[in-house]
Amino acid sequence: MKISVLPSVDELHSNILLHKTVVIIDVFRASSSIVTAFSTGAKWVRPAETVTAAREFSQTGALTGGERYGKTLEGFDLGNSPSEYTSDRVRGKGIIMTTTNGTRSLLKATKAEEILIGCFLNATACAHAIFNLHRDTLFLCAGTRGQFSLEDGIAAGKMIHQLHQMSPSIQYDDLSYALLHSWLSSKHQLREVLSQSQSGRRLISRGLEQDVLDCLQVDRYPLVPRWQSDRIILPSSNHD
Ligand SMILES: O=C(O)[C@H](CS(=O)(=O)O)OP(=O)(O)O
Repeated sequence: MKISVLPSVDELHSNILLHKTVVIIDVFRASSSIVTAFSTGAKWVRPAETVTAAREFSQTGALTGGERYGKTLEGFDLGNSPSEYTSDRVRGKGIIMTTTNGTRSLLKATKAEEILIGCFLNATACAHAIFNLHRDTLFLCAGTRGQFSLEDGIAAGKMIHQLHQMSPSIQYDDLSYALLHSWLSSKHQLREVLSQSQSGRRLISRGLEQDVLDCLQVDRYPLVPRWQSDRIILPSSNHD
């Protein structure tokens, strides 16, 4: 198995996706909100590229969630904070979601063999799912507005470290190796390190420090949402 990392979605060319498992990592905040939504019982999440498309899709009765450049969207049911995706709001419901970086990454990755949603909240479960798929794997760090985001890279580094422990013969590119070591050197002070990342600072300056803390809880949920047809679902193997 070969592991590689793409530092931001803008560097993605669809030919590198073929036959691979792709893990979409957008720690702040789309991946974390999606994983949280499934932990509280959402039925599916369908990504929409634009706000207009999200409004159109939602006419089927689904909830709408997301943001643009960190701001909530008029008329949407939910924003992009994990804490909004509570059981009383999302249980049993479908959600149409559009965000600045995360859902765009997802929609650009659909040629991959398998697409998983990963973040700190489900990192160990995600590493096991990757391992069990036995395919070359690309960690697609969504980044922020075309730039690499440290929190996405360190979450990838945690999963890469676990994969390395599961099978030392797995091959890595240099960025994977660098991120593995970033994880090892920051894992005991994740909050301090990642509240200083560009996106961490931006969220905190907008009064969203709780989102930063919520997104940095490691292994809170043992579940791995996956892409199927045109939406993200929770495969039955994740249910009790
Ligand atoms: O809502 C977020 O955290 C970001 C918005 S941005 O980075 O401020 O543009 O969106 P996401 O798609 O979750 O990275």
